[in-house]
Amino acid sequence: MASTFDPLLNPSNDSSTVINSPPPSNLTQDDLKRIAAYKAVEFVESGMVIGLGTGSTAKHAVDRISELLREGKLRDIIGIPTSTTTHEQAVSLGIPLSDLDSHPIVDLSIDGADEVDPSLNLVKGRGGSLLREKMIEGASKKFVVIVDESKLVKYIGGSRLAVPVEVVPFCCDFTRGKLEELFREAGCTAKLRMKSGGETAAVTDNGNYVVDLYLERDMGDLEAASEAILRLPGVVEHGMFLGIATTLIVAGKSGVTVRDRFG
Ligand SMILES: O=C(CO)[C@H](O)[C@H](O)COP(=O)(O)O
Repeated sequence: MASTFDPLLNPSNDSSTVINSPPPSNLTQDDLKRIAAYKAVEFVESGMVIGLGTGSTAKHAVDRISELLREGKLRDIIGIPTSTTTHEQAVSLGIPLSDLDSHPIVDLSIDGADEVDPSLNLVKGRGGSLLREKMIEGASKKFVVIVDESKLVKYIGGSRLAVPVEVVPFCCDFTRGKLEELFREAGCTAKLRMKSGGETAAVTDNGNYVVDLYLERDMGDLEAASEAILRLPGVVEHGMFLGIATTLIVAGKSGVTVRDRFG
């Protein structure tokens, strides 16, 4: 495992870092996710177009936005969901929705992440929604990432946990092999993601498959790795989000930090 850094104990020298008073110590991981999500929703203003993330952390943010709409504390919000799951959640909560075709510029996106490094580079997509997330969050003026402290790493992609890559179904084993070859020196094993039960490939919202890269060592220059992956025919997108997040909110047992990338 890549070692973790702890901005709660060792905040970066960003002037924007805010440390709130520590929450009670008996909080669960889900409580921490909710705390980070609620803090992020403080950035939402009436009239905004909001990218709605996917996963157990982002779900809390969507719940909170709908609560504030119901209470009349927010008005005229338009949500752009990053997955069919979030679309269904938002519809069930009565949040008005649209898409990037109608709103190519998103005011603010809020989403979780699987890994976050000190430069706010992310691994996303272990929940499988990386393509829509990258399209919507990449089109956002502000992208707030919300995590509990377990997601913080020194290097993304070196944790032996998956770096997901969305690939077309056509000859996916060929593409899987090419990806494994690309990162052979980093000790890469590339695996086609299967549905629970393990018989058939998991299918993304876009009708594609996911190849998970498991690396024994970090992949070195992330921009070079990103470009090499995207050059492979058969690859649609990967789950490394480099230079996209603008703000990070981390909830941990010792408090909450809010940090701007350009702080
Ligand atoms: O990228 C994602 C889905 O594609 C999620 O944001 C990521 O997997 C984090 O999920 P969770 O908040 O459930 O830990």
